[in-house]
Amino acid sequence: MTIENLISEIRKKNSFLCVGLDVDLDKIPPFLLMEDDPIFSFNKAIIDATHTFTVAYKPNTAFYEAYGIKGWKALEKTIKYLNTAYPEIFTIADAKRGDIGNTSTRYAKAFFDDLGFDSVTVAPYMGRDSVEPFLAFENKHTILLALTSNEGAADFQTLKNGKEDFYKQVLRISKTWKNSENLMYVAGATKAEYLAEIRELVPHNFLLVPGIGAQGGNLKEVCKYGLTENVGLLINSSRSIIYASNNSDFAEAAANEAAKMQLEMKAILNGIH
Ligand SMILES: O=c1ccn([C@@H]2O[C@H](COP(=O)(O)O)[C@@H](O)[C@H]2O)c(=O)[nH]1
Repeated sequence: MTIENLISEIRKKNSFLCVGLDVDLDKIPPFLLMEDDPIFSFNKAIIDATHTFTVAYKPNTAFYEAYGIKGWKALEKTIKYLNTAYPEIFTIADAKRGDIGNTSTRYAKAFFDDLGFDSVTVAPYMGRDSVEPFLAFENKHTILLALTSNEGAADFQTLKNGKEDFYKQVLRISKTWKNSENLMYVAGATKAEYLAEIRELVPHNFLLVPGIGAQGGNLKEVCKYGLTENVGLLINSSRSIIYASNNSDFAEAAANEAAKMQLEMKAILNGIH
């Protein structure tokens, strides 16, 4: 998907919400466990109920890999379903990959060509040659971890390397890489105050912002510093939407949570806040 298509979908829906599909069989409604493929059944119901309020879905691959081959098949069915039923929706494989060049190329092929995701999250630690193989794919997007939402972000990312924080060097240096126009960045909602400085370094790139909902981030704060004239934000929320209920009304409850967030986003986009 092109960035222009993503922006047009955001404008059409007045939403920049990304629903995280982090499926945990201990948290889904127990009656779904009788199904042939409970993970896919859960995802399909959540997607069908929430797609009008959201512009992106983000399965975190850990939640599928944890169930072995069955989990990977459910991930494959989920992305095929999204690409067939809702091709206008942006898809993110939250896989946090990155390795020596020839290995990164295989990761990129797996997520972009084989599975058909629009984007994949990538760790920057191994540097340019570990990321450029992902960037080489046309109309595919590499979402580089910059400033993550967890406490451990302080262990390396906000440490000064010379005069500059490490995460700022990730932003600045990655902009010089080949096909860097295909870069987006992860910036945690729990560190909204850093977004102003992030925006100075990457004024035009989309930011994937996890940490609203279960991790306590604040949507208005994030928007205050992170919004651009092309919106430039994808706000992810996983547990607070998909586990809003674990009864027979789970999909409706998820839709209600997504609708609430979309209304807030619409108000922000229309300048009411
Ligand atoms: O900095 C980061 C990077 C990734 N994540 C992932 O996003 C979701 C958040 O889930 P919630 O249930 O909304 O907390 C999850 O898949 C994380 O692994 C992140 O939280 N922070």
